[in-house]
Order: sequence, then structure tokens, then C-alpha cells
Amino acid sequence: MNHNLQHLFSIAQKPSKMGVGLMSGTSLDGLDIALCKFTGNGLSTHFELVQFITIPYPDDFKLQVQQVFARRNADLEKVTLLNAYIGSYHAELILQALAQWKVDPQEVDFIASHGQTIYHAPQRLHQHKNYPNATLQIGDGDHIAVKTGILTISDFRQKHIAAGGEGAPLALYGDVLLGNKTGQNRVLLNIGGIANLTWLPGEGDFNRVLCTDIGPGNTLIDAACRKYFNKPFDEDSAIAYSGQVNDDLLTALLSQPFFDEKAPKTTGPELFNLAMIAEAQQRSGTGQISGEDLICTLSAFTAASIAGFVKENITGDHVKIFTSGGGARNPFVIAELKKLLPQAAIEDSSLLGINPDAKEAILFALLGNEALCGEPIRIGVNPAVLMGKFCFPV
Ligand SMILES: Nc1ncnc2c1ncn2[C@@H]1O[C@H](COP(=O)(O)OP(=O)(O)OP(=O)(O)O)[C@@H](O)[C@H]1O
Ligand SMILES: CC(=O)N[C@H]1[C@@H]2OC[C@@H](O2)[C@@H](O)[C@@H]1O[C@H](C)C(=O)O
Repeated sequence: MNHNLQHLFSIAQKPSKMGVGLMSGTSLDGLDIALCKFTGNGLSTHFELVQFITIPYPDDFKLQVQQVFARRNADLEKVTLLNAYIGSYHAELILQALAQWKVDPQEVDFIASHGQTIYHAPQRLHQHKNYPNATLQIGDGDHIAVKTGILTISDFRQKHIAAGGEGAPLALYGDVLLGNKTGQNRVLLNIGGIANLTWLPGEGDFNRVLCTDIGPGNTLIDAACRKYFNKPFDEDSAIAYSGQVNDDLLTALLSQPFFDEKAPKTTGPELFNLAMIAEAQQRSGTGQISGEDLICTLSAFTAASIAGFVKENITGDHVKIFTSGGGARNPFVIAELKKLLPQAAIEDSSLLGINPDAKEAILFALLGNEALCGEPIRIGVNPAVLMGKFCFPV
């Protein structure tokens, strides 16, 4: 027998596993690395976050990825080179993190890698009737496996699409396994580049669980900060608080047809980008507003689109919203959300024992654990599949 398969078999049977989950999100701020210990699987999963780090990406790396990221026209050679480079670079960062934590790579049973999304094209975006939903994550898993010597599970989104989904949000599976509690109406809201949520009604009926992208999280705020202030993001909302919301622009932004589409749905910076802001400014005659007012309005837009979605789709008493992602650290966005949703209790996900910065990296570790020893779970209309491709070190 191929000894990789033997090794795989023995890992899958271990009662407790150490897994590294990796997330490199649309914000391109850095690589999130979560070292997790798992026992069990499915609804009996127990996990412990043993270590977590975000290793910031150097500016040059961000510039390289931005040349192809969410662009309809990109240099194919660059995409090909980045696919190999990112795999190898992520492996280097994992080894660096393990060394810092004094963890021998041999103690790690598996790595679960999201890769870097460079284009997300559900049918609603590409509109080609003969083509399916599609998405592309690069940073090849074989490079990670060979360089670290650790079994790597990668490319999680393709199975979801093959089984009828849009390839996202995969948060659904982790949120149901780790965040579901009978008797509590819960929303798990992740504000990353794109905002998404999972609605977990307290009666525990999986047919009523809803997980969907909502719209922009930080992506527009970050893009405008880069363009007008040469800053990667609006730290602690300093710029937003120095400006004023422009109501005309806010109304124009909120009239984007994506918000009228039925959930579950997915999106990305392919739609929510500087061109979309320019179009809304033109339509509302607000092209001359200051950079401060623009950032303030975009921050209000993030909060208003999330609140609008919650009001329309989430029913029930005593709804608790648990936030995560970098946007949970944006005080302006969170204060607006609290203003717009006075009935909801809004806290961050640490109250559930889930580190809000690590949540997505934990998700991929958990999906890796499921790929090794889980069973597909049926949750409403969502694909009941186990995801991820196995990449062997030798
Ligand atoms: N102190 C802060 N003040 C304001 N915004 C912040 C702060 N810290 C982080 N952010 C925002 O969070 C972003 C990073 O968020 P996160 O790491 O969750 O995104 P991501 O994982 O790349 O996104 P996605 O989930 O869409 O893939 C930053 O780019 C910034 O906009
Ligand atoms: C295609 C893609 O990379 N989508 C990301 C992105 O970032 C947030 C949102 O858009 C979400 O749908 C998804 O990531 C998380 C981890 C998810 O699949 O749940």
C-alpha cells in the first residue's frame, strides 16, 4: 500500500488530532495560523485553540497579489507563479510559527489550508448561463505538504460548488458545529473583507439555519483608505470619526441590486470595489466629498447593510449577535450596528470561547478534521459534503 495512505488511515483513526488551520482572507492583511487540538467530529467536536498568530504580509507581497486579485484581466504567468509561491511561502510561515511555539512539525497531524482567493465568480456575478458557479484559491497544497512534511488538506471550496453551492460561506459548517445552542437565538457575524453571518435559531432546527454573505465588511473602507490616505485600513475608525455620513451617497450605495437578491448568496471585491463606489458617487452627485466623509459613509454603509439584512431575515426574541473578524475591531462600524439594532445583544465571539481573530483559521482546521474523520451533515439547502483535497508530503 502507498505508505501515504497508511499514514492517512492512522491519522484519521486517532482519537485526538493536532491540526493547523490557515486563512488568508480578502483583506490581504496577513496569514492567520491556528494550531488546534480536536477530539471527536461533527456535532461532538471538541476543540481547543492551542496557539494562534496572524503573520502580517509584507507590502511587496500584497502588491504582487493585488496585481491579480479580483481582476478580470490578469497576467496568467503571474497567477501561475503566485500559485506555487504562495504555497511555498505559507509553508515557510507555518514552520516559523511552529518554531516560535516550540512545536515540532511531527506533532502536527494535518494542515488545512484555505489558500488565497484571487477570483470569486458565482453565476450571479459572471452571468454566463452555460458556466457554473466558480471560485479560485491559489497557494498550492502540495508545496505546503512537501515543505513542512505535514499532510495538507486544501482547496476546500471546489467540492461545495460541485455539490451545488457557491463555494462559500463555509463558515456555516463551523458555526453549526461550534456555535449552535438549543434555546438561544444566535447570529455569528464575521466582518472580514466581506461580511457574512450564520443564523442559528434556538429551536435547533437545521432546516432554518441560514448562512450567507451580506455585503462589504472592510473591503471598501480599506480600498478607500489605500487610495485617499495611503493607509491599509482605518485604524480604530480614526478617519471615520473625523468625517460625516453623506446620506445621499449612503442611499446610493444601499441601492446595489445584490442586496435584493435572496440569501444564501456570496460576493467579493469583484463587485464591492472602488469602481462600485465611483458609480454610486456619480449617481448621487457626491463625487466631491472629502476623503474623511467618504470613509465615514463607507463605514456606515457596512453597518447599515448588515443591520438591514438582520432586520429583514432574522426573526425571534433575544437574538444574540457574536462578532468576529477584523471589522469587529472597527469601533465606528460596531457602534453604528448597535444603534441600528437596539434590540440585539452584540458581543464578540470570545463569549462563545472562539477567538474572534482566529475564527476563520479555526474553521479550516475544523473542516480538515471533518475531511479526515467526519460524515457529511445536512443543514438546510446547503451541500452536505466533506471538503478538501489531500496533499501528501512525499
Ligand atoms: N483596529 C482596527 N480598526 C479598524 N479596523 C480594523 C482594525 N483591526 C482590523 N481592522 C479591519 O479588519 C481587516 C482585517 O480583517 P480580517 O482579517 O477579518 O479580514 P479577512 O480575513 O482578510 O477577510 P475575509 O473574511 O473577507 O476573507 C483590516 O483590513 C481592517 O479593515
Ligand atoms: C470566496 C471567498 O474566499 N470568500 C470568503 C470571503 O471572506 C468572507 C466571505 O467572503 C466568505 O464568504 C468567504 O470566507 C469565509 C471563510 C467562508 O467561506 O465562510
